[in-house]
Amino acid sequence: MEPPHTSGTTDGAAKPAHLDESRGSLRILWSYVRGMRWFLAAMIVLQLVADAAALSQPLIFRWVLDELQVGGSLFWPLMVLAVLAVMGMALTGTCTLLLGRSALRIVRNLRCDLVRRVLGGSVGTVERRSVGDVLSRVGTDTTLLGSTVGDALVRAAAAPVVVVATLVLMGTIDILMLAVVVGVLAIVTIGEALAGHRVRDATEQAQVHVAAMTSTLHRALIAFRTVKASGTERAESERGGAEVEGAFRAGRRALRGEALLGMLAAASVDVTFLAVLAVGGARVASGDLDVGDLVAFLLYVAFLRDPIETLTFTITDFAQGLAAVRRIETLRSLPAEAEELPTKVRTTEWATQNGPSSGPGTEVRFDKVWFGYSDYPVLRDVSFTAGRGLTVLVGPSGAGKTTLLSLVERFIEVDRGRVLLDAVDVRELDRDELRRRLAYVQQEAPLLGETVREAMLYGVPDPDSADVRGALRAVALDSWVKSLPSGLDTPVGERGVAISGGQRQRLAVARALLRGADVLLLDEATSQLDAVSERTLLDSVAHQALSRVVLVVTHRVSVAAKADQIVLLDEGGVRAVGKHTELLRSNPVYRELAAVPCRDDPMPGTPHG
Ligand SMILES: Nc1ncnc2c1ncn2[C@@H]1O[C@H](COP(=O)(O)OP(=O)(O)OP(=O)(O)O)[C@@H](O)[C@H]1O
Repeated sequence: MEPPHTSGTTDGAAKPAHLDESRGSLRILWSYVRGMRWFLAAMIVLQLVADAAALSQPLIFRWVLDELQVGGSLFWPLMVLAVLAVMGMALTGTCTLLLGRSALRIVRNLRCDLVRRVLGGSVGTVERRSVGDVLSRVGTDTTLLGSTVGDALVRAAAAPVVVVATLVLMGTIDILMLAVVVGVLAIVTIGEALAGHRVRDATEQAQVHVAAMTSTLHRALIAFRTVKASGTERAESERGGAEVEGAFRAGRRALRGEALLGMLAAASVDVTFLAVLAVGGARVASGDLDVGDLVAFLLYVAFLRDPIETLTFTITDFAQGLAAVRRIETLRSLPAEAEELPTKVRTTEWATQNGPSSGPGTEVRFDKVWFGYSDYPVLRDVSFTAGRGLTVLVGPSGAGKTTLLSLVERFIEVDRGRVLLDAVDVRELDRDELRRRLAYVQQEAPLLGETVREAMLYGVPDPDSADVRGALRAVALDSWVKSLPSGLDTPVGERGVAISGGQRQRLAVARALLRGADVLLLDEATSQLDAVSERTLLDSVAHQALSRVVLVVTHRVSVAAKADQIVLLDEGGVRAVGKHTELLRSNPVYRELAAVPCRDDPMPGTPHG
């Protein structure tokens, strides 16, 4: 199943919004099941055959009554009844199994598609979404959708046909009684339509509250220590609790509506039964109708209960399913990274103007770069070149350092100017190829993997064991790994060894080294180490990566002492480029940054040898 992208409604503006919304959702739902329409049609036919078998029962009862009245044999009527019962059972079981499997398949395909789309989105778009909300859409909403597209869909499609067929059969027995039935059903249907609308709204609201509760809890769990240390457990619980309460209230409203629907569904049959009995009884008494016909008619009335209840209660299933469709679709319509950030530049003018590069990994160049998030300008006319060796980016918080690294990775793209890797605009390069040439360690250095080895080799193709040992030595984790119960294969996380922030960052840097990339981008990747360890580690990285560009963002100016080049960013612009001692002498902002050391900075503001 590969449902095409559908983005809601395009109908006229004069219609009520919820109608347009429902139609849009139905269209999307149809796009999910279109691939299996023939299968669904076959299932509806099977369901109708099962219903027809049940529908024929009143006729057989009338046959039984006729036979009893004339003293005939009941063998054949009973045989036919038994065959119909077995057939109904087999058909129902088969439909449930096949439909359940197809619903599971739809949910599986949809989840795979959602995961692919979320992970295939751009950093800017995906990181803007709440993680908890995304998870609830991929998990809960797809499950809700699954319960709509299987059995419920087929039963709901078959039910109106069954109702109409039953009414037609009733009409063949007596038109007057049929008029009574239609009258009662029409009144009840209006009531059900009103109550159904209430159920739909409340059900959708409950889903929204559950998603918000998931988001709140997820955020609190990510910042669990901060929550504990700030003593805000109660506030967070209340925030989540407010959503739980909202879901509860909406659930209660939906339940009241459902109860009303249930009552109406039951009453519709019972009231019809009474009315038919009254009218039919009078007609039997006047000799216009025989008893067998009245009994058959009453059995049809009783038979109506099932399709009417099906139609009534699938309203709730559908309300949930359609609300889920809308929530799922907003994820499915996330633009792919390549759509959002297409290759815009098709020239190699820089290369032609400036001559060929002197080999891979020689330089990253920012050429008159301008960038802003929405309308908010962050980088203004930034130009500098990071050649082989260690370039350190320093500057006050919010100066745009992380933004610069994001531009190299093409998480975002320049508004004006260019970022060039070895004289080629990064927008010209194939994105996968570009990222293969880069190694990036983000600020939080999260670990992905079940064991130390997996975490360290995440995204590293074909690691060589000598290189692994070298990288471990470079980040000074070799003796730690030896001390672990199963060395590199020691599990990490919940059931394994606990890893400190510094060890996590060291592992992340080792991973970056092992990627064999031309350019290393470290975004405060060593901030959790003490200043001496941080400097030692960066020296070691720079040594390991002699022939590569190492671009490091740090707040600790003392770390920059040995850098080949320091770039000072302030308010989105390059304020100075030079070596540590030069900048200390010539730049007051740099001096100021150097004079406000981190707590454990050993030599604030002084050049290091
Ligand atoms: N995704 C985003 N959407 C909107 N604004 C953003 C986004 N990311 C960063 N910014 C803004 O851009 C500016 C530069 O952010 P950036 O993270 O590049 O600064 P920085 O120099 O790395 O800061 P720090 O040293 O504090 O990490 C900041 O004002 C920040 O609020």
